[in-house]
Amino acid sequence: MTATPRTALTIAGSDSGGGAGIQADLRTFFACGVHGLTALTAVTVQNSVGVSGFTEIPPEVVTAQIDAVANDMGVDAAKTGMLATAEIISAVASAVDAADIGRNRRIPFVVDPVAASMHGDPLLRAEALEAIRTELLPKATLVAPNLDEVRLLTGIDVRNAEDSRKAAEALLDFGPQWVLVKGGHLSGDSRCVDLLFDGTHIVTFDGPRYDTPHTHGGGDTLASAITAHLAKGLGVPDAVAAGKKFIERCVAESYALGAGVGPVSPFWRLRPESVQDRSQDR
Ligand SMILES: Nc1ncnc2c1ncn2[C@@H]1O[C@H](COP(=O)(O)OP(=O)(O)OP(=O)(O)O)[C@@H](O)[C@H]1O
Ligand SMILES: Cc1ncc(COP(=O)(O)O)c(N)n1
Repeated sequence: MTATPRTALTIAGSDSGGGAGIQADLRTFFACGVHGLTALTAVTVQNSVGVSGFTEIPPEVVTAQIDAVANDMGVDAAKTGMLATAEIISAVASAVDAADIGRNRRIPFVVDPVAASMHGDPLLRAEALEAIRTELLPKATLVAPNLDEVRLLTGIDVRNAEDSRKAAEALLDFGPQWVLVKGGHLSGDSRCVDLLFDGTHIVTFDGPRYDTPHTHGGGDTLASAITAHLAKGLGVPDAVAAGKKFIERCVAESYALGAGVGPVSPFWRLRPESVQDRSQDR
């Protein structure tokens, strides 16, 4: 028997294409050396060109999954991804309270307020946005929206660093401890700058922008890497720094798969020779 690793729980939807959602979270947890636990919220029918539909899991089954792993295995950090409906969001809000997960509680809680896929297909029912604002954000140790989610949640259209700061302030009003405004969608910028703010401390994470169309699962991978590092005991700024380093490398080594957008890749954490290059099969 070897030492038991720390655990990280993802509460998210399945991506049949394997690049985003619960699949991205699990492979990131594995690459970061933590044991992944899952509470599935929805099953999407998805590939590299889009999401053609989804079925949500009954809220009481989402609750039961969280209770089952929290009561038996223990959770060292948790994150949310696709939550699909207001009913699931309410169930998650109650279940994380019961498991002592969340801001001002024992276990750190990262909220990735997923609203749509990168192809623009909805992953959250429109009426559920208010439940994210009022039921989930007050419980978040960290909320990590992209610029489209910032616009949906606050109405602020971020075009530069000053706007990011204003958006972070507006999001803090909903009650999370920290906000990470992700700059991946700031087109025209040669850098990818993410801004972290808790109302007092501002930290900017400034990295290169890689010229690739294949960034599917980037937001999930970043949030999972941050969650894994929180599970290992890092504080929020250090966990975000580690997550940013991790996602940069995953974007740099993303690959084409299917006719559309390929996934970011944590394969670099494995020995390169252990990953077979599929193009050599043909
Ligand atoms: N082309 C890129 N090169 C380097 N880093 C990137 C690139 N695109 C995004 N990132 C980084 O990836 C992370 C995710 O950012 P992004 O704003 O794209 O979130 P997202 O929209 O939730 O992700 P996605 O929709 O791709 O899953 C951020 O740390 C961002 O800076
Ligand atoms: C199940 C699920 N969860 C999250 C995303 C967002 O990822 P992306 O913005 O890269 O499409 C997704 N496409 N599918």
